Amino acid sequence: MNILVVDDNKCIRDVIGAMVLASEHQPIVVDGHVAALDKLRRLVIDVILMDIEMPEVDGLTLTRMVRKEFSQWIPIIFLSANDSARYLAEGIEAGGDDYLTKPVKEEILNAKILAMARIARMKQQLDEANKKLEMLSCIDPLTNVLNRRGLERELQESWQQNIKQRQELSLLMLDIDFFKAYNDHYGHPRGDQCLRQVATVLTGTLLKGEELLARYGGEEFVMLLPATSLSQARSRGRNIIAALNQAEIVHEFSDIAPWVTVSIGISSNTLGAKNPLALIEQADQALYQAKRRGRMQCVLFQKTTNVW
Ligand SMILES: Nc1nc2c(ncn2[C@@H]2O[C@H](COP(=O)(O)OP(=O)(O)OP(=O)(O)O)[C@@H](O)[C@H]2O)c(=O)[nH]1
Repeated sequence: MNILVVDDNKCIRDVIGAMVLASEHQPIVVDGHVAALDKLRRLVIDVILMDIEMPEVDGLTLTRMVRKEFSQWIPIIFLSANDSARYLAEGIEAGGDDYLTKPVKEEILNAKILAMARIARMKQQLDEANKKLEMLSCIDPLTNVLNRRGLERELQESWQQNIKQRQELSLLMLDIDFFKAYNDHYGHPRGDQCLRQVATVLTGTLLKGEELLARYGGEEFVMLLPATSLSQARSRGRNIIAALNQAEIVHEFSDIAPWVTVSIGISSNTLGAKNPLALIEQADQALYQAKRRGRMQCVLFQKTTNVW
């Protein structure tokens, strides 16, 4: 493990450094806050051994600085010649985790380092598990693309970014045509299989890394196209219709084609939507029009789209 030793006294740095080395860890010794923060920014540090009384910035202040700057928890053990209860309490209050009085015994130091590292490892595992759970909660288990929750999160981010970069953000809402008839005739399991196949075809039409597909609900998908103009989005919509025609996912009970087709509503942040949800709402209105006009087609949102 990499153990950062922060102490203004060279003699103590050398002694503690030697103890850390003897315990088969890697000591990284520094004499104050500037060097300590620099090492923390550049290296992976597993435990910090922190002197309290230091000129310029003391150990308590430096601990607060570390806790503020670094989101990942690194155990901090204070080393001080002062063993007063008030000092210990202040140290813990500042964000430290343990306290050792100097002179330090090698066995005790080693045991404390191991105990802290064990807690840090457990916390890291917990953080990773949480991250995984968070990711899973944004994925649709049937099709493996983002679910509605994941879409809303990504859309919020894309929306902000595209405004900042003054780029057009287009959104396609796609709905499988006559899917009730598909389910009714082929059964729900084949309906599920069809949703997976459609998701695969749609994913295959994504071009750039920041583009994404989500299953918005039921047989509805949303495709988010950052840095894509409305006319580009329309041609992407047409490509999707062509890709599904090519995939020929048999649907004998559709009124418009012998295979599965989609209708598409398209909106963009240039059409007056004030927020991400309005962008979805506009695409939904355009989708409604695409259905009304006969399905298997793309319709762009127009302010008059919903007036008839
Ligand atoms: N197999 C399966 N079916 C689903 C799922 N979610 C929704 N559906 C079905 O999707 C169908 C949607 O039907 P409708 O909303 O009437 O739409 P439609 O028949 O596609 O008609 P149009 O959209 O007007 O072309 C319903 O039969 C739902 O049961 C799912 O997860 N799996």
